[in-house]
Amino acid sequence: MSGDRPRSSGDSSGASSGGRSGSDDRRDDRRDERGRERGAARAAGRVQRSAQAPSQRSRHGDAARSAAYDVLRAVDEGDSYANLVLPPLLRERRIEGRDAAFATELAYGTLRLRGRYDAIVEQAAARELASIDPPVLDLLRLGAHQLLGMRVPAHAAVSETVGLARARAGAGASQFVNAVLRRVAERDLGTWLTTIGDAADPGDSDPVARLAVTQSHPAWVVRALRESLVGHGRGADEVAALLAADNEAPRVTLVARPGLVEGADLLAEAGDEATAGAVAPDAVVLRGGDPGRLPAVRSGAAAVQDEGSQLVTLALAAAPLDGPDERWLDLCAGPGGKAGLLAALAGRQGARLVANEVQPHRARLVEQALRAAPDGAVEQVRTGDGRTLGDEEPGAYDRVLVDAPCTGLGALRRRPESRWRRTPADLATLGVLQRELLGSALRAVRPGGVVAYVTCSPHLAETRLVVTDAVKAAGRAGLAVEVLDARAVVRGVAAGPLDLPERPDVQLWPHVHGTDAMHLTLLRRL
Ligand SMILES: C[S@@+](CC[C@H](N)C(=O)[O-])C[C@H]1O[C@@H](n2cnc3c(N)ncnc32)[C@H](O)[C@@H]1O
Repeated sequence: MSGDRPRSSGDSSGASSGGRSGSDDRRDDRRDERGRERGAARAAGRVQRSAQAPSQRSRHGDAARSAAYDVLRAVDEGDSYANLVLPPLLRERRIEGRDAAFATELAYGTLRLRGRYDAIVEQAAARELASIDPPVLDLLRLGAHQLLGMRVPAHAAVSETVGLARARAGAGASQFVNAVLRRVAERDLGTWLTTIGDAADPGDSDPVARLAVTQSHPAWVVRALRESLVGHGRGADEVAALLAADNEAPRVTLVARPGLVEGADLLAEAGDEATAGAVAPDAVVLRGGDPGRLPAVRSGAAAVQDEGSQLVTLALAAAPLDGPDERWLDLCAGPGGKAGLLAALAGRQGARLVANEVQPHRARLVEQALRAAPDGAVEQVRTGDGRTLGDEEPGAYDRVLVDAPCTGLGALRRRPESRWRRTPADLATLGVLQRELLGSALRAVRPGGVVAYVTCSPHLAETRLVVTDAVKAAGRAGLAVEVLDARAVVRGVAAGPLDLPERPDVQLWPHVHGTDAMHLTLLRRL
């Protein structure tokens, strides 16, 4: 295939067919104001026609693809978060139902699998990615995902993407997109995975390099996840299954906040296709649709929350405690998912919650999340730095949650672009903050009280190492701390049996438990 590069039929250099000078195409006077080729160019046969005539294309499909393309561009150019850009864009353009689902899978799936598709595009185009204009590269990624990651018929995937390319990037670019996507369509996914795996690991001796490209994760993340599996008592050979689970679109999961709505009532409200959660006792798993349509979600009696997040929150409320159990603290509460569940549990257990958050706008989201909390269950939503709270209110709480800011490496399936943004340098910055927050929590809890240290990352530098260091530092400051058996507590609150290695802390995994990779260590101040 190399040496036989797809080129625009009207451009012998190939550069304007998707190379960095391709933007010149947009000023081409053979095109109309929408960037489409005018009749003369078509008549002269300089245009490779797409498989479907424009009149046959689904306008809805076009709108969904257009929206997905705009999300990819916003992520690339504006450093935006796809899950913040897409929903308002769908609302603005009135893209609903199946078209909205198609746009969502296309945008998020393409972003998750970007590394895989880039390797395929590089092979199919027989040129370096750096030589392809970023907007054109995004079009190729979108086309590749339709061909290899969605059940879109090849002719529709190619012709619709070529149509989008023509409208958004010009005729030259659309011809290049057409040629490359036709190459992509020549092989099935399995064949492509072998091809790109062999290219990344020609000696068949570097499984990390192979997995990184075939399972679309940066190599440092593959290495870190493999180490985390081993460090948390599982096998290194599970890493492929974990990476594959990161590439799946997660189901939307709701929590029925205890005392506010019964799980069975929420399940009935959610309709025929919803099921009860397998891991958390009050979880309801939706098959699709907008959770905001449900009255319980609108009122705040229920909320969208991963089952792993539910489980670690339930575990903090259920951890054994001697003495008073009246004041609970959520040290890092924004945007308020766990605070919402904690407040409901506090109401049931006769305690009251203080929810702290450093960022004022996120503290307002916490207030919103607590709008349905039982009377008397919320003492205060406070805006402040959690690192100093332990000195401001020493020994003032019976239970404390530290849901620490982290890399989010355990929630990669939910944040489609984040794996490409995170760097190992983030670990150093976050590690300092995580140690300080946990240290503060250990000062804020009374002797005999319990602290839950939680992250949505399984990285050892954010989990075990932070806990070990914070416990040592507390000891040096004269605070004795013991590690509790979180496994027993989690098993006690879970909806069913849980596969957990014999360790005192709990690490959940998408490929094992179907949850985000949440970490929980329970600590008791002595
Ligand atoms: C992982 S999120 C918490 C998620 C939350 N528990 C939930 O379930 O919705 C971490 C939060 O910690 C906040 N944060 C960061 N630094 C903080 C600090 N020094 N003190 C308190 N909160 C902080 C962040 O703004 C972010 O809202």
